[in-house]
Amino acid sequence: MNCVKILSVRIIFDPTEISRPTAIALGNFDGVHIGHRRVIAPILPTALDDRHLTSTVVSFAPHPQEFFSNQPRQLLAPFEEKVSLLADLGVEQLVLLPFNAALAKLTAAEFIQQILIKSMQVEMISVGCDFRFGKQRQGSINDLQQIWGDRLTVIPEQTMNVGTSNQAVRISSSNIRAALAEGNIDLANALLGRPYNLLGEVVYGKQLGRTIGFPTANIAIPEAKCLPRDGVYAVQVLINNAHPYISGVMNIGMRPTVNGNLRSLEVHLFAWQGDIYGQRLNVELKQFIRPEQKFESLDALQSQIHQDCQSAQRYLDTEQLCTVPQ
Ligand SMILES: Cc1cc2nc3c(=O)[nH]c(=O)nc-3n(C[C@H](O)[C@H](O)[C@H](O)COP(=O)(O)O)c2cc1C
Ligand SMILES: Nc1ncnc2c1ncn2[C@@H]1O[C@H](COP(=O)(O)OP(=O)(O)O)[C@@H](O)[C@H]1O
Repeated sequence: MNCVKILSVRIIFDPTEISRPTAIALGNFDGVHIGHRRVIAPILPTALDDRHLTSTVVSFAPHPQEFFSNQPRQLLAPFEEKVSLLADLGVEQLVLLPFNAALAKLTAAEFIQQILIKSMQVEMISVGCDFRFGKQRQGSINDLQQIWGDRLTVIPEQTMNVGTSNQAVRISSSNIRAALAEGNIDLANALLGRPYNLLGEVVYGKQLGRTIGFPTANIAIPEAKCLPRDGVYAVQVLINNAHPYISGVMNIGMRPTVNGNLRSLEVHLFAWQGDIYGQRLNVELKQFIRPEQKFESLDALQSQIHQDCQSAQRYLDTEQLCTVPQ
């Protein structure tokens, strides 16, 4: 059988395995941000009157941009994370249409007939208002409207008012990537509707951290994961997804002080001791504290890390005070 099951989402690579008829949301949904969740909401089991429809997200793999440019894309949620986010929403099936030369050549009418009607028996569709499909992106919402009529939901462009100027910002994966690249974690988290997180296993580092009083868990994360700006962050961490959260401070960068030559991502946990090599950490980003620097000595680095811990702790304490229910 050419399908696997992670959590409760069936992941389909072979269109003959699709559970149908379907209610589908079409798109790549990188990061499953607030805008994506609005597109997916109308096809979730809780929103469907017709219980015979399988709640399905349809994406292309590889992403069409990746296929045409032959360049790997940096992702807000690499595959495993995306599946888990979709499962949390209640999506029952993820169909990954193999994007290749043959699929790229399908006209909009052929895509509708062969993929949506024949392969997937689509009864209901939800898309964002800028959705295009078929050869040279010629297919538009109108083509879908003609067939599905009021069984098509089109979600208008979603924006959010942010910052002191209350400026409207488009909720989009590219704006989240740009915010991360600037270290603007407030904006990235607001657009995502949850804290941006880095998930990975704890691996061995140079074992220097313990000698300066700040052991740091070095985390290996998927190559495709979109990283925020290099520097120091206040974070909240789960070990193997077990609560409660542990506060900490993270450095991401090249570690010029110790002549590092590979980008590393490491977390020092406050008021915590133990061996977590090989465990899985979920690191939620809360605030950018400062850029990475080259220090003259390990002593200078150590005293700066001490200050970083204080800044991070202050930020996390204030945030907690602000989120305690009244
Ligand atoms: C809060 C924090 C801030 C850091 N800032 C810097 C920095 O500005 N420059 C730098 O070269 N390394 C920085 N580091 C990385 C240290 O060089 C690194 O933790 C130390 O070399 C131990 O590495 P190890 O885990 O491989 O033993 C920082 C680490 C932490 C935890
Ligand atoms: N408070 C802490 N924060 C992070 N890691 C800790 C802490 N206390 C103990 N450790 C353990 O120490 C290791 C980090 O020590 P360190 O000397 O920096 O070694 P490495 O260079 O291998 O990361 C972590 O992987 C973890 O197993």
